[in-house]
Amino acid sequence: MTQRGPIKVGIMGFGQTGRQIFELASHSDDVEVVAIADIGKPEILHYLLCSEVEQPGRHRLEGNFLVNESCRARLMEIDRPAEMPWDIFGVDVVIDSTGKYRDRERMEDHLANGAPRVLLRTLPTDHIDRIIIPGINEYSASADDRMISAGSATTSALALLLHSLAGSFKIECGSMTTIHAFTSDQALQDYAGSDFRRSRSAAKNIIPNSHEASLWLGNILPEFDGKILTYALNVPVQEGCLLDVNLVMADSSVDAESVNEAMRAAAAGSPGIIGVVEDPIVSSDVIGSPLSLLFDTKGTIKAGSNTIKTLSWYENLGHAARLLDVVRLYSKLDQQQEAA
Ligand SMILES: NC(=O)c1ccc[n+]([C@@H]2O[C@H](COP(=O)([O-])OP(=O)(O)OC[C@H]3O[C@@H](n4cnc5c(N)ncnc54)[C@H](O)[C@@H]3O)[C@@H](O)[C@H]2O)c1
Repeated sequence: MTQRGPIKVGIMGFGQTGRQIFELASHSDDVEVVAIADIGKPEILHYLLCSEVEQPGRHRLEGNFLVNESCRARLMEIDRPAEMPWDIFGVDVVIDSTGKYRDRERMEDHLANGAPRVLLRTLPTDHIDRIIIPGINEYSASADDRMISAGSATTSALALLLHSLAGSFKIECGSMTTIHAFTSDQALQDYAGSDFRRSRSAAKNIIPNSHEASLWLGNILPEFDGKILTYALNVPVQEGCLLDVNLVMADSSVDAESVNEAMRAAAAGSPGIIGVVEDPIVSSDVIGSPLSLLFDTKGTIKAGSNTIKTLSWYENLGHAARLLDVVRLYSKLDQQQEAA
């Protein structure tokens, strides 16, 4: 097998997720970010990155390059995938973390411009080659996949919870509400947008919002297709989200402790992805967690004969880490294909 260097990653959208991916890659020896496309100016993107990392001095802006000891990434002020010349950077994969380009057509633009593969930071709006949630369906990935999504932080947390519990219990149906930190597409003050409630100030309101996870859950966990409703409440918290899930169990003998035990076993089987917390934590305690799901045993309660309510924590950093897990998964598949 030929010796390969680090996996070369391009990022479109250097926002919270893009910067977290860059920072994680900068501390790894197997992933190098070589090009970044964003509508922001290089000096502002560099400034934002330095404002939130532990060692800001590591990252230098040298002309249009963002440089540290492990990466030299070209920053390009570009706003459409069709304009970004990925081929000249020799990328292995492009992560689109703009949140703007989620359809096949835009993903095809990335591919046509030299990205061998494109990975969405969020759920797609069209059917694409694969949705991969680390800890659930890595086995389904194929080296032929070109357009991939790693779900979203909320979708991953929900799917991991359901997948873990379905190993021990039969679940009839359920509902999920994510109590979600506000996102950058919300306005700080009341500001007319395309949605009534989302036009209200993120800083002072609990804002009910739809959530798309239910639309794609059947793609990830076919046994839950059409069985789980999903909803969001965006709250005035900057980071840290809480997944509130109510499940109707087929067997009335399932109690809170057996659910907690099943989640402890799931955490032991998926270290780094699922965790369990027995302490009485609050949302700020989860900031900086690289897990995708932190199950809160104190939140499990039973109502009536068959309903179990659970609470789990997560935040965006865990999702950035999973995006890199998916990048590594496909790199391994490519190597296996080359070797065959
Ligand atoms: N962070 C979360 O908790 C969360 C949760 C759910 C959904 N999302 C969505 O996922 C997406 C990414 O998340 P994020 O938190 O990193 O968002 P973000 O707003 O911090 O980052 C988006 C980045 O993409 C850039 N961008 C926007 N349009 C672009 C374009 N046309 N071309 C190039 N760059 C462009 C922006 O300048 C910004 O740097 C957003 O749409 C967000 O709403 C985020």
